[in-house]
Amino acid sequence: MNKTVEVLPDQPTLVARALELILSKLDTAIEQRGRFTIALSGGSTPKPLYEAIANQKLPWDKINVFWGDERYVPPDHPDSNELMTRRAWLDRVDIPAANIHPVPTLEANPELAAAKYEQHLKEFFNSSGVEFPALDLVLLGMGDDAHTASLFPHTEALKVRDRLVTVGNKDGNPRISFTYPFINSALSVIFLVAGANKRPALAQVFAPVADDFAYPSRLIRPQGELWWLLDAAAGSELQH
Ligand SMILES: O=C1O[C@H](COP(=O)(O)O)[C@@H](O)[C@H](O)[C@H]1O
Repeated sequence: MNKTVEVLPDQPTLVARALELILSKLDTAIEQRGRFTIALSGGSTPKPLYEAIANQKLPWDKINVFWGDERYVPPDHPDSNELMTRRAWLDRVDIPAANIHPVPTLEANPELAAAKYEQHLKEFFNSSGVEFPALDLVLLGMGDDAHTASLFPHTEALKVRDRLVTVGNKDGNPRISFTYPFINSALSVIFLVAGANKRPALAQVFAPVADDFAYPSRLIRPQGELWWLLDAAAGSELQH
């Protein structure tokens, strides 16, 4: 794992740096493999980044978009990560519908939805099932409890190591989430973290010793590159 931590002065600079990195990963992936696969995060932090991506002229037909986690709500629900992304980015560009891979959330139950998304990922990546497929880039956020994707502290989802996708648990509400081993198979992972409320969690995530189950973002140790992009409010006092 190759880890880089950058503390940027403010949120616009954070977004500009994330955009720069994503465009560079995109260029390399398309040059080397003819396509770019990215998994997105939800929450509030990435919205301006998605708006900035929408303003780029990109080879949209070579870009495939997945979600690292999703709330178990219909796709037109205000809490849907897919809805936020469509409004900020995907509805504003000429990306083929077949290149958008939303998490199914209208299944009979969340377990079925997780299994269906996993099957879709395996088929897309033509994966034998022995090795986990590698996305070019997984974009992650981190909550002030150190959760990432929908991998919440002290939940069963943190024990799942043999699946690509599982069911997360946010205060009793199901969510669909990539597992941490699947995230870790990515070529690059970028965390985007902003705001002073994230400071205590970040201190634990970066501590040399702490409980991974209490601070799930610690479990993210990808085979490829790991980038932590922090704004000053979140990261200025961080020891790294
Ligand atoms: O619940 C979620 O929160 C995290 C962090 O979100 P933020 O609002 O603090 O940026 C996000 O990474 C995750 O995708 C989302 O479902």
